[in-house]
This record gives sequence, C-alpha cells and structure tokens, in this order.
Amino acid sequence: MSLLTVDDLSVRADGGRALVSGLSFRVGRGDRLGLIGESGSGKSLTVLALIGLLSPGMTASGSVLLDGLAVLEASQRRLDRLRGRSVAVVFQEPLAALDPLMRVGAQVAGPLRRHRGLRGRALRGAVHDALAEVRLADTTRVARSYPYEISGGQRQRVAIAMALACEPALLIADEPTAQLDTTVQAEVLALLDDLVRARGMGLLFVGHDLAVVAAVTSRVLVLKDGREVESGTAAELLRAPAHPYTRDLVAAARRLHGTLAGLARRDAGDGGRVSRGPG
Ligand SMILES: Nc1ncnc2c1ncn2[C@@H]1O[C@H](COP(=O)(O)OP(=O)(O)OP(=O)(O)O)[C@@H](O)[C@H]1O
Repeated sequence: MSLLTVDDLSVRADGGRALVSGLSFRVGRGDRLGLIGESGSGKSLTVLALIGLLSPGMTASGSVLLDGLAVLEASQRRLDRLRGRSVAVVFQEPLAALDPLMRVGAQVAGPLRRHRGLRGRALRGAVHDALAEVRLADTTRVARSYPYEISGGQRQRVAIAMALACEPALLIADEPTAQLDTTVQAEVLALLDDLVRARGMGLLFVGHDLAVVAAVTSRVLVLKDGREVESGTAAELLRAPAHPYTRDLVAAARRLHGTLAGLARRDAGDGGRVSRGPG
C-alpha cells in the first residue's frame, strides 16, 4: 500500500481561485519524490494540505490518504497522532522548529519522551544517539547549547534529529537547505539521503532548485501556478525537459551549479547515492 496517495488535490483561499489545482501523486515506502517549482508555485500550500495544517480560511478538496488516514476529513486528534508518528516535516528555517529559550538536548528529548516513553539515563542516551546520527560532533556540547549558540547547519541537523525521533514512515523536507551555504547544503543533503535510505522511509522533497531536488529524489513533479506541468524521473527531466518551464528550471540549475555532470554520473552508475555537491 502506498504511504501517501494524493488525488486531485486543490487548495483555495476563502473560496476564491485555486492556488493549487488537481494535483495527484503517490509516495510509497522507500520512494523519493521531488516537488519543484519557483516561488509562489504552490509548494508550501501543498505540504501544509498534506499534513492538515492549512491556515484558517484556506480549504482543500480532493483526497489525501496518508498512512491510511483521510487527512482532509480527519479530526484534529487524529491529525495530531499522525504528525510525528507517520509523517514528520523538516522546514526551510530550523528556528521555526526550535524553541530559542530551550537547550537543544531538552528539545530533542521532547519527542523521544512522548513517543518512545523514555526517561532518565535511557532518555539522555537516546538524545546523544539522535544527535550523533545526524553527524553532530561533540553531542554533549550541542545538547547543552541554546539554538542561537550553534550554526545554521547544526540547527538544521538538530531539526532533522527531532523529525526522525519518532521514526516516521514519511519524511517531508520543505526546502531544508535553502538557507545554508553550498558546502553545508551538500553535507545536509548527503545526510538526509543516507538517513532516508538507512531507515527505508518515503521522502517528499520540496524545492526550487532542480539540481538540489534531483540529487536526493528519483522522480520529480514540476509545479507551476499550482498545477503539474510535467513529471518524470529526475534523470529524464535533466536530460530532456519537455515543458518550456522545466527547460527554464534546468537552465537555472545549470547557471547555478555550473554543470550537472556530477548528477549525470550518479544516474549513470553509482547506485543513486547523492553526490557530495549539487553540481
Ligand atoms: N494564506 C494565504 N492566503 C492567500 N494566498 C496565499 C496564502 N498562502 C499562500 N498564498 C498564495 O498561494 C500561492 C502559492 O503559495 P506557496 O507559499 O504555496 O508557494 P511556494 O511555491 O511554496 O513559494 P515559496 O518557494 O516562495 O515558498 C502564492 O501565489 C501565494 O501568494
């Protein structure tokens, strides 16, 4: 059974025109789907609709089945249970997920305590393990730090550790590396790639940069003005984009990263592992 099945999803503001229109896609365990589009194309509204977090005044129609739950019709209580357990989201800005006044270790401990019932020494050990798993060196120092005392890349690693703490079946990553500089971005992408593979999770990766999205996903859906304009394997879209808009995205990615040769090499042979740099 598919983990996430989206059928004819549309999102409207106050009954006005559709901001997202007729989207359909599926993500199964171990699948990696990219959702790509320029600013304002409807990526964030789609993500919010999938997890039942659209703001008041926005309405979604169609159907979203996430781990067996019909999200658009679900009660708040069922949605609360779903988030964290079946699906976790990593957003662009890690500070949105972190409390600025709380030490990092206490924040990572929160979901581990709630979802896994851990306490005392076992909980401290699990916090250490969660921080080590996202390749943070000196986990003791990081755990004692406040979010503003660590770097942007370290904060995003902490946000990923919190998202993974409840062992979700599906990870949604909404432009998780957009705020990071190129080297750190490549490290965080490689980390996500490894974690998703190791845990056999489904991944929905949202972004505006085709080189980045293609580096961690196998299929890509291109969104423009809230509609799908094209979809296919990442390699197909990079080599032979059919829609003019996709061609623009490929051209933009080439300009940004100089060359897509690294990705082409990956697709040709080294088992789909993410290259250490997006270009
Ligand atoms: N609460 C809202 N009320 C009305 N319109 C909205 C609301 N939120 C988003 N929109 C509009 O819906 C469209 C899609 O927005 P969305 O935030 O999903 O785009 P996006 O692709 O995620 O862009 P970005 O990459 O800049 O985050 C935009 O035209 C936006 O102005």
